[in-house]
Amino acid sequence: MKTTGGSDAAKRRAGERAAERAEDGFVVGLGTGSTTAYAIDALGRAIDDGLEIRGIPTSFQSRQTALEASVPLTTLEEVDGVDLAIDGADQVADDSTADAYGALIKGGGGAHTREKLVDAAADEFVVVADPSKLAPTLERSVPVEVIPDAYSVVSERVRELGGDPTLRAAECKDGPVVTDNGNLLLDCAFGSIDDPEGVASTLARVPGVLEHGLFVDLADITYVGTDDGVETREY
Ligand SMILES: O=C(CO)[C@H](O)[C@H](O)COP(=O)(O)O
Repeated sequence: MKTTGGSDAAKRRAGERAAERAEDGFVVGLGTGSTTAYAIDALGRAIDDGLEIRGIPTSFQSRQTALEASVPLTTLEEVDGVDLAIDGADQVADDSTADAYGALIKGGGGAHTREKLVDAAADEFVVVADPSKLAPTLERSVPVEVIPDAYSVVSERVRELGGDPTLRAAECKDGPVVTDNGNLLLDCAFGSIDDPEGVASTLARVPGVLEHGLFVDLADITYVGTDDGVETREY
């Protein structure tokens, strides 16, 4: 279930704006995806110009991007805290009058478990997005990482909860996508999610679920790159 379109210029603007929030000495969580990759590249250029930071990657892919950009890396266990996390999203709830304003669906790249760990640990979590990610109400399928033995049981539980689970299939191998953590992914369609907090806590209680892609009350800022600038949402 790789994520939606959106112009590269818009993604680049959002990523570069987020990278500007990094300061000397910061530990920076490095999210996953094409928009965050622009932020990691920008951090690499800032490091070339003298910025001193360390990054914590959230996936094999973001680690590769960071290595290519020469961003020094560390791990959660080696640091006292995370100052800033920059990460993309598959959908951002954008109705400022709703309780769910700023809630996210993530995991289109299958990395939401480590992303949530790092994003939640950060003093400031900045989302980078393009306008195609904004929606009044979250409605995309929610990625759910499950241990392999659990996929059929969790699928049944998701159906009981009114969802429609699909085991994510690999594109370049026979069989399912296997995550960086060795697990499987269920993309669970719930239709329009009016109460992301409720769905999130219900999914979190299902045995066999490692982590789901609803990020509620975690984001501090979203930078939305457009074709001629960057819009800011603060929560
Ligand atoms: O959640 C994610 C990966 O698990 C990504 O952040 C999300 O899929 C957005 O990716 P992109 O910036 O390529 O649209």
